[in-house]
Amino acid sequence: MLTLSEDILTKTIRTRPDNSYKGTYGRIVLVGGNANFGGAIIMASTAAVYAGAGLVTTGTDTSNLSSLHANLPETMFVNYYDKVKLSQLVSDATTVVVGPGLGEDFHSEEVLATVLANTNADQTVIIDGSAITLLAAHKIDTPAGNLIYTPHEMEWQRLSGIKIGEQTVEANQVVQKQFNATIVLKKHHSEIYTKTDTYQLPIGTPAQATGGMGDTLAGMIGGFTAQFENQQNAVLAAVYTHSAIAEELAQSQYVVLPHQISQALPSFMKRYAN
Ligand SMILES: NC(=O)C1=CN([C@@H]2O[C@H](COP(=O)(O)OP(=O)(O)OC[C@H]3O[C@@H](n4cnc5c(N)ncnc54)[C@H](O)[C@@H]3O)[C@@H](O)[C@H]2O)[C@@H](O)CC1
Ligand SMILES: Nc1ncnc2c1ncn2[C@@H]1O[C@H](COP(=O)(O)OP(=O)(O)O)[C@@H](O)[C@H]1O
Ligand SMILES: [Mg+2]
Repeated sequence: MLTLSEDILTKTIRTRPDNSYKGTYGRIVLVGGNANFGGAIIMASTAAVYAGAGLVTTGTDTSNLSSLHANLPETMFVNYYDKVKLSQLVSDATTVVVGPGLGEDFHSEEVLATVLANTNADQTVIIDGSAITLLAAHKIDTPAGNLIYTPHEMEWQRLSGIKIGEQTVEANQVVQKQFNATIVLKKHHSEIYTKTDTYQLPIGTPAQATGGMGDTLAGMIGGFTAQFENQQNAVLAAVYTHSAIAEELAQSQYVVLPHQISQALPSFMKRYAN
């Protein structure tokens, strides 16, 4: 197993060309946030915007609209029950994030099926939170394309069938190959299973153990893959950045709040851009 290091940041984070515009940095759609878990998709969308994604749209329950825009006026909104609009948005996107706070009921399942049915092989699709739990429990076709699953250990148990105590690197690699996808297995010192290599994140702190921390990571992976060309490095750099910022904040804070990671992103990324 390789150890992920700070080098991945300078390898990935690029100085922006003068002659670029919002379209240069990806069109990302984030779908999730039912009436109970609106905060999850707001945190994911915030992370995508602050990571620098060019054009961001949030597909969520209409009850989340005013808090979404009060927190994040940069994002656009679609009612995720509007199948026609959601399908169009997803098929026009470069990058899709689905699952933060989506929930697990029949309506959540319908939204997930609509999203996955409209993705295509040219896109990067990040599958997080409830979307992973739903895929483990129901037969929903997964699309072609560059798929990135971001389970915590229990979500990985549900999806892979490997019990938490038995999630060895070897066992995880076997299932990763069957999925033909990237797996970001989140825990203390997360593991990233790409199509070619396995990495361990050597940093990270229990100050990150707070609800919404993974929703934020999903949005960051979306923001990084939307704008940086090498998709594998973009995932690795997002995972590293997430915990590197948390460690910096944890030097003077007992707990790090997910939205603080997002707020720190623009200045942190500027330090590594080249
Ligand atoms: N403010 C919000 O709206 C929030 C919404 N959330 C959403 O809530 C939905 C359910 O996600 P949850 O993860 O809370 O619930 P889950 O039921 O999917 O997972 C939690 C269960 O997994 C177990 N577990 C074992 N190892 C773990 C590990 N390494 N990390 C985390 N849990 C581990 C826990 O003990 C618990 O029983 C997701 O869609 C998520 O995005 C959460 O992110 C919390 C914040
Ligand atoms: N003790 C810890 N050390 C390092 N990282 C942690 C720790 N606890 C949680 N994290 C990180 O916080 C995130 C939690 O993700 P997740 O469980 O999906 O949260 P949520 O769904 O509430 O947003 C992961 O990136 C995980 O690696
Ligand atoms: Mg989560």
